Amino acid sequence: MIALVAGLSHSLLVGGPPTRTGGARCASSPCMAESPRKLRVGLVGGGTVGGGIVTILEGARELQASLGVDVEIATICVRDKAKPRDFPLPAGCAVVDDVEEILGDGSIDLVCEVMGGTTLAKEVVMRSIADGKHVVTANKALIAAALPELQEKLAEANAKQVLGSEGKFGFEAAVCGGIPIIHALQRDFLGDEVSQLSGIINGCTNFILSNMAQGGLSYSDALKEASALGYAEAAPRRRRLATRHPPRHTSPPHAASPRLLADPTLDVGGFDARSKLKILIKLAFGTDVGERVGGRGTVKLLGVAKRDGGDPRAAPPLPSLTPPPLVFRRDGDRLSAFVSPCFVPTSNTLASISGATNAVQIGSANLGSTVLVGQGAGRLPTANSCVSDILDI
Ligand SMILES: NC(=O)C1=CN([C@@H]2O[C@H](COP(=O)(O)OP(=O)(O)OC[C@H]3O[C@@H](n4cnc5c(N)ncnc54)[C@H](OP(=O)(O)O)[C@@H]3O)[C@@H](O)[C@H]2O)C=CC1
Ligand SMILES: N[C@@H](CC=O)C(=O)O
Repeated sequence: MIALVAGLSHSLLVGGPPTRTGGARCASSPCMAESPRKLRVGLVGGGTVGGGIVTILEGARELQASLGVDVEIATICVRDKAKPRDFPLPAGCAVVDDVEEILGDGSIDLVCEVMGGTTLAKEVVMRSIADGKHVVTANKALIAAALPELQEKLAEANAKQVLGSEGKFGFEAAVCGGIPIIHALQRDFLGDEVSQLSGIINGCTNFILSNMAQGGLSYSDALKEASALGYAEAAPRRRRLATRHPPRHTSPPHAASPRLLADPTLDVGGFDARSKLKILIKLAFGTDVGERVGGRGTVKLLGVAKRDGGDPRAAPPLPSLTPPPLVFRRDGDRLSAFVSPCFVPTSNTLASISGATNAVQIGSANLGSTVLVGQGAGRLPTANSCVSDILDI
């Protein structure tokens, strides 16, 4: 079994951000308010994840009522208004192609950014926070690149209390799609000391590798299927879809340009997993690591797509007694982190994680080993995390 694995180990105490409150569906009185609180949402992005958010929210009217909230998706901003959508548009919802129609709309309470990229998306998130709007995003590239800046902007806006109440910022979907790993690190491990994180945190590459190993698919067929299922990241249209001779990037391709086809470079190159790992390191240890390859203070990176054509079957089989690849030596305060395909012995939990499923193993002082497993990519799992953040506002 081979899997794209991301791991790190560290011996410092967690210094994560403040906890968020609320969250679980509740049956207590605040949720049973007589008239539901209206939440007007501006959705920036109506693709794989955006469509899932609309689908889940529109199908959850009763749940919303039980929570005392009425979410109205007022506006959806997309790149191409004329493109047919593969989800039903909510009644009265405007579809626009200019983000100003959301950013400049003072009646919108919450902006949900699911367009991707780190330029326009950053502007959308920063401005929305500054204007006192709540913000939810699934954008790991942005969170990895700018979390401290975004949190600073949030603190600044909340200090001014633009709307008279605290703005909230949720990004649960940014790591491992549907698995609640962000909330777990923000809330549930606050009293613990995390010493190690490891696991499979990119659904696209795990889908490719397991379909090659178990389904007998070729690398390019598995990759095409992963793209068609919405697992692959968007990347510039000028890049080729297949990566038989993949690019030798030392930094991720600029992901803000429009795409016609999903280009999995961010996935198979390991960049997406590295962004997620960077976010997890920040939450677990309060430490910022760089995203350049090599050198101190960076995450070592080896993608699935290698110069051998990206076919992991080209590698020689390892003996069955190969130790788990995620054993780290502690070395004082040093943190070591890497993203790499690894052979995993069949006795290891990670060996049974196939398809777009992700798994994160958290090693900590009080709990020992905790494993979170679930769908790490795709429409509904990812949208579910966004919806949970929206309903948590
Ligand atoms: N897919 C997944 O499994 C997961 C995705 N994510 C993250 O979620 C985000 C969205 O991903 P996903 O839904 O897959 O991406 P898609 O490419 O499917 O959707 C992107 C959407 O954004 C719109 N868009 C793109 N550029 C612009 C622009 N300049 N102005 C207005 N609208 C624009 C597109 O419009 P149009 O439809 O007209 O082209 C499209 O509706 C990304 O940050 C991704 O990393 C996170 C976890 C899992
Ligand atoms: N491309 C990503 C999508 C979710 O984060 C993945 O495959 O994991």
